[in-house]
Order: sequence, then structure tokens, then C-alpha cells
Amino acid sequence: MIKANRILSDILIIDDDNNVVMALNKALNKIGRIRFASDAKQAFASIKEQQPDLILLDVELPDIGGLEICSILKNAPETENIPVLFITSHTEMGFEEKVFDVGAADYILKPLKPRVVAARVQTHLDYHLAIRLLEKLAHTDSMTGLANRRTFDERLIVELKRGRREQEPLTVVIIDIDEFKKFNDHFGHIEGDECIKSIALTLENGIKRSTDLAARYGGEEFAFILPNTDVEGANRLLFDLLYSIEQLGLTHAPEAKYDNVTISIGYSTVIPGESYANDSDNWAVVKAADSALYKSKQNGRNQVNYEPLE
Ligand SMILES: Nc1nc2c(ncn2[C@@H]2O[C@H](COP(=O)(O)OP(=O)(O)OP(=O)(O)O)[C@@H](O)[C@H]2O)c(=O)[nH]1
Repeated sequence: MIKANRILSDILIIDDDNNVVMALNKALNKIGRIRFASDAKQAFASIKEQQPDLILLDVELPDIGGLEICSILKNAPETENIPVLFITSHTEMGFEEKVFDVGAADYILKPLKPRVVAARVQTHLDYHLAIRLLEKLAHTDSMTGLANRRTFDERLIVELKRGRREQEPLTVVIIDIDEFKKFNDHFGHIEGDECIKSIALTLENGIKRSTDLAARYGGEEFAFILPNTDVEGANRLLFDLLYSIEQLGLTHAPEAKYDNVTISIGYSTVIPGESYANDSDNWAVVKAADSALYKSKQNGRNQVNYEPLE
């Protein structure tokens, strides 16, 4: 079982009754770091400042009711995954349904029993930690730690939508290690894996913005999504990267063209007013980047090429 309290969890209690707050604090202070809010205004400010791992929420609050707060949290992408547990003395017919209808994970009845509260909270923290870990694993390439192909595909759709909406350019880059078969044949697959890891790290360090994405696209292939990046901006970044990889000084197989391991790069850019007009083929930009990569390979490798979208 994954224990959420290995890293002290952050629990937000939203309740205006001091007795309840004190009882919850006593029940939970070994499980997590406890924060309090006595109304919705304070609660939203506190969540905005730092997202808690779990929320305990009173049904009745002075400003907005707990059910409405829960519904707001569940409808916002930043907070929808935070588990919300209601604290209530409501036992009337239909109340359970209302709580789950607004997206709560569970509810705890008053009068509060400390061991029951602690056990229920711990179960939900463990469960959500496990889900987050699984999500991370499902979106990460285990060898390099970069985003995997699934993440690339999902992010591309999101960023194309955003670029179209905000009328900003978007660049997609495909990168391939040159003559990597010769490297493997000469040094073996274990050295080959180490080479892929070093290249991945350099590529990741080569992109600077938090909105950029570096992914392992296939075996010895990588891809970038660079939002708000035009043709010239991408060109500068990619030439620097070409140089950084060569400067890594990874000795290539003697049969290879260059002494050090090199990469070939192809990229394409979606430009507002031009290519965003056609939103039917989200993959056109990837195909264009791929064909630019092909040009780099055909023209002798260790170079960057650009292919405009049709
Ligand atoms: N060690 C290792 N090798 C891999 C991995 N994924 C793919 N490869 C190897 O990468 C090589 C790619 O070979 P090719 O597609 O022929 O291309 P290349 O030799 O890089 O030649 P060009 O792309 O034309 O420059 C193959 O030998 C694959 O086995 C991996 O995870 N680890």
C-alpha cells in the first residue's frame, strides 16, 4: 500500500465551527499538515495559494454553501482532482446523492469519531496518491524520464487549440539520432541506452519555457512542442541544440560519418492567419516536421531543416 503520509499531506479544513475544527485537527495532525478556512472566500484564497491534497468541507458555511463550493472546485481543471470529503450531520433522505452528485469523494457524519475520520482521510489520500503516480507513469518514458508519445499526442491537440484561439504560432520538432544502428552495433545496446539518456537530458535542458514539451517519440527519436514559437525563434534554438549535442562529445562508432554522436532535426510551424485556417488535420504539422527531418537525413545529417505547412 502506498502511504500518502511519507510526504506530509496538505489538508484543508473548511468549517466555521471551532469545536469541529479542533476535533479534526487532533484527529489528523499525525497524517498531514492542516490548514483552515472558515468561509468560502478564505477557502478559495487558500486553495489558490497552494493546492491541498485533500479538503474536508462543512455543508453549511456563512457565505457560500459547501455543496456549491464542491461543485465549483470540481468544475475547474486545476482543482477537479482534489478529493473533497464532506463533514455533516445531515442524514435526511437524498442527502447522500446530493453530496456525490457534486463530485465529493466521501462524507463523514457528526459526531466525529477521531479514528474513523483519520482512517477515512488516510484511505482517500493513499488512493489519490496512487492515481497520481499511475498517471505520471502512464505519461512518462521510463528510460529517459521525458514525456512519452501519449503525452506528446495529447498535448499537441491542446496546444493547437490554444494557438488557434490565441492566434499564436506553434512549432513542432522531430529529432533523430544519426546512424544510431552503427552505435549500437559497435558499442552494444547498454551503451546505446546510455547514449539515448544523455541526449534526452541535453534536449530537455535545451528548451527553456515551462510551456515547451520534450518527449521521447520512439526508439531514438524525440519530439518537441514549442508553443508561441515562430520559425526564426525555433531555428535559433534548434541550431544551438545541434551544437550542444555535438559538444557532448559522445564518441560515435568508427563507421559513422562524424566522430561524435550527432542528431538530425526537422521542424514545422503553424502560423496564425495561414495554417490555423485549416483545423481538420491536427497531424499535418507533425507530418511536415517529419518530412523536414527526412531532408536533414538526405542532405548529410547533423543539420536542421524546416518544412512549411501546405
Ligand atoms: N540501445 C537502444 N537502441 C535503440 C533504442 N530504440 C531504438 N534503437 C536503435 O536505433 C537504431 C535506429 O536505426 P535506424 O532506424 O536504421 O537509423 P539510424 O541507424 O539511426 O540511421 P539514420 O536515422 O538514417 O541516421 C536501431 O538499431 C534500433 O535498434 C533503444 O531504446 N535503445
